[in-house]
Amino acid sequence: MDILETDSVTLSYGTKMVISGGYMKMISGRIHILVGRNGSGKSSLMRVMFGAQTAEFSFVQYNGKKLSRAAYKVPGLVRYLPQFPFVPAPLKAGAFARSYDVPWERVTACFPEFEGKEQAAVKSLSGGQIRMLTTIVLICSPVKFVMLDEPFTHIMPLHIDTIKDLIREEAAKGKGFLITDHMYDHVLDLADAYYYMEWGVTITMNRAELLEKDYFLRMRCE
Ligand SMILES: Nc1ncnc2c1ncn2[C@@H]1O[C@H](COP(=O)(O)OP(=O)(O)OP(=O)(O)O)[C@@H](O)[C@H]1O
Repeated sequence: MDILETDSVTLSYGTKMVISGGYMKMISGRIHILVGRNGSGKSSLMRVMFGAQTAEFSFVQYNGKKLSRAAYKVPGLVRYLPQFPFVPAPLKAGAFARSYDVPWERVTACFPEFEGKEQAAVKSLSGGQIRMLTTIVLICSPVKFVMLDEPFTHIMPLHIDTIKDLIREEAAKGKGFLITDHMYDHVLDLADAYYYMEWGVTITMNRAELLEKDYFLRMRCE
């Protein structure tokens, strides 16, 4: 079993303290969900854990050993799907997949709509296609852990099922996932482990406690 965790995260933007007790533990083969109101600090916590955001204080451990560099710089450790598009527009779709060590055949097997688009520049794809491409590639990338920031928002319902099946398939092979999304039905459907973020603090909960805590989550399940 592999474990990637961060603890004691303190993060401010200017004078605004956003995280004051940030904690997250990801375990291989499990799907962890992180939920909470808009602006509660979920994306910020992911970015700190990934190493893309510097915090006043944080430490990240892999299998009990403190990382001496950003997690994303450790080969084969972790990927992070941000909410915003990040693929350079002139890059070809196939080249983008290969840059994450994902063969194009794997992409088309997951999503046949991409057949024949290996040489297409990313900028020629629609916004929805670019989001599908990046999400599929990051999920399939051969790393230990994958963090997904709103993978279901702005995705067609039919394609959401494709993404969920892929996450389950990769988790069954041993990959650990951390997912945040406001499409609560889908994250709850996938979850093995539950985290709630409020007032800059991460709280570990079981499913019943989470539903009790959050009215909007409860509404989706009743
Ligand atoms: N680069 C930044 N500079 C200044 N403030 C920021 C920055 N990034 C985030 N914030 C603020 O920090 C707070 C937490 O933002 P964050 O995006 O981490 O929350 P979130 O829980 O992921 O929100 P959402 O669910 O809406 O995605 C918000 O008030 C946001 O406006």
